[in-house]
Amino acid sequence: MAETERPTHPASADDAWARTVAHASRTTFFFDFDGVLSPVTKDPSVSQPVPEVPGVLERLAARVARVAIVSARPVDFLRTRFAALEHVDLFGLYGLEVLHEGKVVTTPAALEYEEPMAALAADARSALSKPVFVEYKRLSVALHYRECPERAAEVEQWAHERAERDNLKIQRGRMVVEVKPPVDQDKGMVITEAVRDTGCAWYFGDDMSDIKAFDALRAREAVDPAFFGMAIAVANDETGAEVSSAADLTLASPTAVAKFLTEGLGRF
Ligand SMILES: O=P(O)(O)OC[C@H]1O[C@H](O[C@H]2O[C@H](CO)[C@@H](O)[C@H](O)[C@H]2O)[C@H](O)[C@@H](O)[C@@H]1O
Repeated sequence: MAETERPTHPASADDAWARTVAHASRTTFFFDFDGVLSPVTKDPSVSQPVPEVPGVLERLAARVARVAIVSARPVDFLRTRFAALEHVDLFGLYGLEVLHEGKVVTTPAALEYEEPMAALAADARSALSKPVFVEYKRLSVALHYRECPERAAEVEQWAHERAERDNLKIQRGRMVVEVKPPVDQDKGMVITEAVRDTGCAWYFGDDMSDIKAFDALRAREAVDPAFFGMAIAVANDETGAEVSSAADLTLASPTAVAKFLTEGLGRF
């Protein structure tokens, strides 16, 4: 468990599940995608959820008020991975996109960045030779150095200079630096808004951007002691202890997440 003092918080996963089952109709489960539902791959375009995940999420959605994936990937990418899911909500690009009634709705303030981001991606491809991988995501660009970690400083420097020049934002992640629009939106803000009328929420994350989502659960608990938030980290050695130490519980891998949820479903 995290060392943060949380006197009202249950001490174990058993307690957390018991509380969740008791408040199922007011509970939301949130999941990050990469590293949480899907194992890390060298090529970001080939990552897939572990086979058990889609079924488990759909079964969970039948038991609780809401299940949602909150990712830095575009919604259109997530849809290709979860095409069969009917009851799982999708937030993409850190919440700049949300799937609503079958359509991708984009935060209006971000729309003007579509063209600048396409230009940025083209410039990055010219400036940063392979194996740096430039992932263009319509409203942001991720610069991956997983295949050449020794070039992290070069990639980071290019991203920071470009962000400064064009007044854009930077988000660091696992072997990646991302350039984003200067629009006030992150996973923490998604969770803050989404848990407003809930009694209980779980968030599963593995990366720096997920810590803001954990913080949103803590903040909600601070103003409403009846609210119960459970922050679950999925272990990796790339973020050091940063994500795990901010969580209530750490699971070993996306496969362990699927197993943990399957066991939890047996308690309803
Ligand atoms: O919020 P997420 O859904 O976790 O997205 C975070 C980033 O995930 C992807 O990159 C990460 O996963 C890749 C595939 O396993 C891996 O190759 C890469 O090193 C990781 O950083 C995605 O490609 C990025 O756009 C997301 O920002």
